Amino acid sequence: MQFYPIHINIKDKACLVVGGGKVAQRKVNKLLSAGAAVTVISKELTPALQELLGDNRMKHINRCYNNNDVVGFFLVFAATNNKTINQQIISEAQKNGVLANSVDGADKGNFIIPASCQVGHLNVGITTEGTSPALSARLRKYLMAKLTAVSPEAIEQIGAKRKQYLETGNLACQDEMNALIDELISQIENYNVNLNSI
Ligand SMILES: C[C@@]1(CC(=O)O)C2=NC(=C\c3[nH]c(c(CCC(=O)O)c3CC(=O)O)Cc3[nH]c(c(CC(=O)O)c3CCC(=O)O)/C=C3\N/C(=C\2)[C@@H](CCC(=O)O)[C@]3(C)CC(=O)O)/[C@H]1CCC(=O)O
Ligand SMILES: NC(=O)c1ccc[n+]([C@@H]2O[C@H](COP(=O)([O-])OP(=O)(O)OC[C@H]3O[C@@H](n4cnc5c(N)ncnc54)[C@H](O)[C@@H]3O)[C@@H](O)[C@H]2O)c1
Repeated sequence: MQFYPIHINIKDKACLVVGGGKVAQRKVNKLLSAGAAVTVISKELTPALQELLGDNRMKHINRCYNNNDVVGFFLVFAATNNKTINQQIISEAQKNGVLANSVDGADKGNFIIPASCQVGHLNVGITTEGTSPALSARLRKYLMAKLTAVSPEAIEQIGAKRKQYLETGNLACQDEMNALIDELISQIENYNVNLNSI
């Protein structure tokens, strides 16, 4: 299967996570950091999810999944430890035109979550299209370590030069931008990562 990579704006979008375990918690954290309005359906919540609830960071429906709970959501995550329920969530989402992810494998839902690492506005997503999530996670740790060579300000600076170039059409600005990109790449290349630390 081939997947189309996108980085999607989910600010204030209603997103549903069904399940309250370790994997659901990972999905919720990423959704909240992208500004989504998150609802969790589960009788149980991990301590970290309970803490988010206490801080009013998400909505909690304290019961098992009910038929057609997916309706009205922008994105849905089937993240229970019950494969039959996860499958039901995916097929109801599909019937209702809602995009859904299943923690049970890349072939089950419409989209998968990449491992991701971020420095400022540089956001790198890694997927193995479901073949080896462990490889994605290790590569993410490796890239994150490599990217400690880069500062958010350096990314901002490159963006500012691009803006200057687009606004003025001044080719010197484009050259300066490319020089900053070269410098950033060589910093990453020269930064040694101890493989035992990842
Ligand atoms: C990248 C990351 C993003 C995230 O979830 O945020 C992610 N899995 C992560 C971690 C992780 N996953 C697993 C372990 C424990 C064991 C191990 O180490 O192998 C760990 C490590 C841990 O939990 O610590 C096992 C596992 N994962 C899936 C299955 C079901 C199956 O495939 O059958 C099973 C077997 C279940 C079992 O048998 O227990 C399925 C999926 N996992 C995906 C993403 C999607 C494909 C990504 C890709 O294409 O590479 C996909 C298809 C669906 C999805 O979830 O979208 C995140 C890295 C976080 C980071 O960056 O550190
Ligand atoms: N995609 C991934 O990255 C990944 C990684 C590891 C494991 N997994 C798979 O994900 C599944 C979940 O893992 P976990 O560690 O979070 O499990 P877990 O046992 O910690 O949590 C499961 C959660 O699902 C909830 N739940 C069960 N039935 C429900 C229902 N009918 N309605 C609502 N909530 C319900 C439980 O209350 C619990 O909160 C596992 O079965 C595992 O195979 C996926």
